[in-house]
Amino acid sequence: MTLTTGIQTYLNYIDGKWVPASTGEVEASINPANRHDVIGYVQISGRDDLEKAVAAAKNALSSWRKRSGPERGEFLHRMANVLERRADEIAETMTREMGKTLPEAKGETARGIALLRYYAGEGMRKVGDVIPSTDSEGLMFTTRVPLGVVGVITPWNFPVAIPLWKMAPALAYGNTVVFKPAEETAVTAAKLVECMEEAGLPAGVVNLVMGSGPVIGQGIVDHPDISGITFTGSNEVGRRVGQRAVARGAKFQLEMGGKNPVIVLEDADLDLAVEATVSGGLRTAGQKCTATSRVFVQSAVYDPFKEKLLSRVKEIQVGDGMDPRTWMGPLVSEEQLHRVLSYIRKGVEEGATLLCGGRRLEEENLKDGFFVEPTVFEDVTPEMTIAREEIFGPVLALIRVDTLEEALRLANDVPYGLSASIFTRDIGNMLSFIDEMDAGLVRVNAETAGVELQAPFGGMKQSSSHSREQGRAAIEFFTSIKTVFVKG
Ligand SMILES: NC(=O)C1=CN([C@@H]2O[C@H](COP(=O)(O)OP(=O)(O)OC[C@H]3O[C@@H](n4cnc5c(N)ncnc54)[C@H](O)[C@@H]3O)[C@@H](O)[C@H]2O)C=CC1
Ligand SMILES: O=C(O)CCC(=O)C(=O)O
Repeated sequence: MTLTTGIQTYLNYIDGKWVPASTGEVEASINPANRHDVIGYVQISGRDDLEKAVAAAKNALSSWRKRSGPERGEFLHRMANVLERRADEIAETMTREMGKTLPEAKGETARGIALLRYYAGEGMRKVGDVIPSTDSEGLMFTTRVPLGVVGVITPWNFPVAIPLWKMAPALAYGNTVVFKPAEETAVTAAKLVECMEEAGLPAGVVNLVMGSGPVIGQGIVDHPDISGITFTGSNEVGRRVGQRAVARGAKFQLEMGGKNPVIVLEDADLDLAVEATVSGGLRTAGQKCTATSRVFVQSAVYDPFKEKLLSRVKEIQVGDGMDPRTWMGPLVSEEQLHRVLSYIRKGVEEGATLLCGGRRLEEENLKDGFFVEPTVFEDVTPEMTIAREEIFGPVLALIRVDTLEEALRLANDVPYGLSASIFTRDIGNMLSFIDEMDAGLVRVNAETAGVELQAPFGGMKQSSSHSREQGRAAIEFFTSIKTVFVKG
């Protein structure tokens, strides 16, 4: 492609060096708020580049895993300090590259710093237990060892937090990493890796390979020297990653989609429920796996809830995420824009009533971006496509219910089970919801999105591979248990 001068080209980071892809090919990473704004050129790598990255990670493994936990933690502390120093610059890059608003990007960067500090501390926590042996002279205990080289495949919607909640524990527990970020956010990924380099991470411990899913992602999944693959993204790709990993006996962890419900009961604080539905469903333009998508409202409060919701949604200011007046930015790409618009069309065709939004925004200042109006449907029935499939856009479906039982039955009637919320003041209703809702994350009087890094995160049913990320749960994926018996 023709390169515009003055725009930086970002390279792969392999074995401690910034190197161009062996293919000689690059692509432009563009601003979804204005397609003419090129954030940087990024590498389209080939299998040769991946081979080099895996070899570097394999080579770095023995010395990295031999370091003590506190020593590895010290590197993570230093990375956190560098990221903190560069936080504004990296948040701005994130906003320009994937569209979320600057306050959201700053919040995510702060989350990244906290993740690094949390896992830095992990280096000092216990890794095993002493278990009584039947042999009175024997000592039996468990310890944990790293998996080896770990492949980290990430999406574009949380370009700092997701890579860090995978890489920080991978490193803390002694693994080395080959990191393949989403093509859409490769510049943000390169800046994250720059922070690791600046923090003095030894060569080969983290290797960045930019490129396509079918070439680099698939190459990671199939590589015999990669012992574990951690993936976040679509169900379609995730399922394939899991099947290929099983076929060669590699460990894998998948975090995929959601179709997350909110249940609003007649005793709910309606203002709180509206605010949480808007925030959970429409922030980051609905591009979160935890985003609210279906809203079940008890008949007695359906009309007042709907009116309050619509008046709040109509106030939303859509625009460039760098503009301080903007509440909701664009969708990440033209492909994602068309995908979301086609779901909206399907909703109308299948008989749902469009209450507001539904159009691409093409005013003078928005026409070069991928903006869609925040959209609310009603008369949505459980078999409609918009009630079943993950849209990954700013689209809410209102569904009227008579009872909590009906709401729970419908809320559970999808293949996903990531997060879910209820709004009620009744403890009995709360407890029924906590018990009966099939979701990895159940939240009472709080929005469906916004996970906390110190707690386990993951879904039920087709939302995940039934594993959990973050918090102490991460140790289960990134290490193997060894049971040791010693007799003098
Ligand atoms: N659960 C979540 O957090 C996310 C869900 N999605 C869902 O996926 C839809 C499509 O978004 P995409 O970015 O296309 O998701 P995707 O699943 O294609 O991409 C996620 C990551 O997987 C990589 N990848 C793609 N094909 C691969 C393969 N064959 N082997 C290994 N890695 C591969 C991609 O390059 C990217 O790094 C969205 O509309 C949304 O519904 C997307 C991003 C995040
Ligand atoms: O809601 C959050 O904070 C995290 C969402 C997430 O993990 C995702 O969208 O992939």
